[in-house]
Amino acid sequence: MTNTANIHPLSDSETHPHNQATVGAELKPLLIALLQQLGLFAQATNLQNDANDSDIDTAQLASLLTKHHIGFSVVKHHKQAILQSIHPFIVVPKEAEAFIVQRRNEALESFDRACGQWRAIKFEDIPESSHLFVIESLPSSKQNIRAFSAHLAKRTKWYRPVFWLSLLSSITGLAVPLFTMAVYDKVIGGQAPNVLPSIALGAALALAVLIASRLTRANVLASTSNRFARDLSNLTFRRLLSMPLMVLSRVGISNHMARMRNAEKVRTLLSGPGGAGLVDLPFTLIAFVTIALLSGWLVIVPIVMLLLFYLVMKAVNKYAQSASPTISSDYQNSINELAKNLLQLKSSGETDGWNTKFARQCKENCRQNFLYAKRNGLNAAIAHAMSLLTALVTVFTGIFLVLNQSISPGALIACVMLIWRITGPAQLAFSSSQKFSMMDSAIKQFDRFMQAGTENSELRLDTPITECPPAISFQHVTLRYSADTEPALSGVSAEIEPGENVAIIGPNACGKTSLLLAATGVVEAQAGYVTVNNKNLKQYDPEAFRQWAAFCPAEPDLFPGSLAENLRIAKPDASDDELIQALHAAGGDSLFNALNNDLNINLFNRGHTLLSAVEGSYISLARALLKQSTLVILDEPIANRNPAAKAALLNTFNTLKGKATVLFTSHDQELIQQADKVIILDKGAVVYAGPIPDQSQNKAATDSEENTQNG
Ligand SMILES: Nc1ncnc2c1ncn2[C@@H]1O[C@H](COP(=O)(O)OP(=O)(O)OP(=O)(O)O)[C@@H](O)[C@H]1O
Repeated sequence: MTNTANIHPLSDSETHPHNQATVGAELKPLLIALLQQLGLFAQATNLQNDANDSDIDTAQLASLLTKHHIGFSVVKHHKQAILQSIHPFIVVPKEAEAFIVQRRNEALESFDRACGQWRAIKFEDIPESSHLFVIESLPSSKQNIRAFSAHLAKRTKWYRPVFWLSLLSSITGLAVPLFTMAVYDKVIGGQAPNVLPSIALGAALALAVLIASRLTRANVLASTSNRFARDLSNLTFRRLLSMPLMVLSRVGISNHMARMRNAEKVRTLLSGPGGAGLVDLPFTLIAFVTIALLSGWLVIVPIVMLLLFYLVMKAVNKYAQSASPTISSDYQNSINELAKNLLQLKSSGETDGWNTKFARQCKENCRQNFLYAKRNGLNAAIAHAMSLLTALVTVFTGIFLVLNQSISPGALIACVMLIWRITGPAQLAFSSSQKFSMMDSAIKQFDRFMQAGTENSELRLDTPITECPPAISFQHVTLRYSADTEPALSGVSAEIEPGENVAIIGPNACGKTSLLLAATGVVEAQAGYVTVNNKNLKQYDPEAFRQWAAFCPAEPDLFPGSLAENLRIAKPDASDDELIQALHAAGGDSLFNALNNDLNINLFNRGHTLLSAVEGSYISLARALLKQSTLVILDEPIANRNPAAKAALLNTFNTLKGKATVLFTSHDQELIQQADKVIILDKGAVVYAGPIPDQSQNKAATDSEENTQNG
């Protein structure tokens, strides 16, 4: 990945108070050594010759990597991140000197700059408190660096046994043709039946080795491809979660998921009988060499035939591919739409139109699939015919050599048998061309995916002080969701003191939710910035920041599982009492009663939630309150609630006063009235920010809201 992300310079003393002297003293030579180890010698020399003698801090290290178009992530010490690293990386411990580490299969090595050598280290030698500068991609001038191939290259250990087993099985696979030749030439032709037992014994032994090596290879291939697919899935999933929300929503999470599933398709390439056949393809060379040894120039015949085979199959494949079905995505979309709009459709009584549309698509789907199957059948038949033809032409040519007594009849029979060992994998390779193009697009997608920026690409090492309620400041925040729409926030500035309870109000679509999201850092302003405790939000480690901040979205998100599991998403180690207490504080007593006061009750039945949106919102709010955070951000926390639930929430707000900084959006007058401060937004801009305005001003805001809602 090429990192073009903004780097926000942090002094080391800011990130790790103890680091300035220790880490800072070593980072420049360390970076030079890293660049050399990455093969970027020109960059290393440039840095070495840099007139500026002073050393660099972690922020400068990040900007130098960015300057040299080196993709990297700063992550906390994490076993998975280390095990999946493909390049050497820098470890920055909290209270010791930084050093370079590289992974070699499952083992780790640290670079000793004094003697310029790698030395084995243990996983435990990397201090838990370290941050890692994981190098993800090198400048594009290093053409060999493609995320997929780089990961594949790191797994050579897995493929080595496949190579040796394939070689063994290819050599022992010669046993039957050679046995047949020996029987023809020595036993029948040479009238020497006494040699038969020893030839048969040799052939039987070779066959036993062949079977054993094939079986072992099938197992190794299956587990290798599974492990590789698992690796790719883990990588893409972690990547997906670390991407900025706006990037995810622009491309659509389902698209990303589809890419992830696509990357996993690599499994299908290597596993199964098809995979084994493809692996055998390079080893057909052994069969060619044997034919050449047995029959001399006769080997030219299968070579020419194979070229012809290739040309014919290429044309036939193209013809088959031109019929690949195009309707399936429309067909799938129709089914998805139907599932989404079923209620609307049934209530309008308009099912006939859909029936007709669906029947039409079904028919077209069948037609296209039939045509495709027909052409694929033709493809297979021609491939088979070409294999037969290759064998026949070899036999015919070989007969002349036998008649000339240039080769023995046994050698000719062995050659024909060996030809089947060549045409079999070739046939498979041609019939797998679709698989290859699918794999090619999966690999390209994976590479593109791994090049996308993540939140962690920036230098975000600070962890928030979670014990005290924070001060929050919005500084000229302007946020657009896309280039062609009006900004959701334009130049918003507001100050929030520690422990204040702040209501963000205004008409629908004025930017209230966007302001809350900007405060959690899940959406990033294109201009301006948000500070929390006087530090730019972008300086904080996003994971640590969001683990601290309690956020409740306007639309509840429930996950398949029990009530307790849904609540513990916010705090995995929460006790049952804490869960019940949080539900109570969120005003969810009546819901809990309706659920038989059972925390283990499953909220889903066959994948569908059993709760309404309002009921779900109690759980969502309880989840946020469970964190007992000093920063609470709630989007419309009491929309459509019953009076008892509202009273409970008002009570909770009262208890949070001074203990937590609370930001919430609401249209509810009673809740707004209890706030210390209001921020009134209109069309993304602040029209008022301060203590609750007098009744007339307040009424104006409410009127403007009502007008918008009615309008
Ligand atoms: N993910 C998004 N993609 C594109 N536009 C968005 C997105 N989210 C919000 N918007 C747009 O940004 C503007 C502000 O939306 P926002 O949800 O912040 O307003 P709001 O005041 O919270 O509205 P409401 O009171 O209806 O919840 C709206 O015009 C909305 O259409």
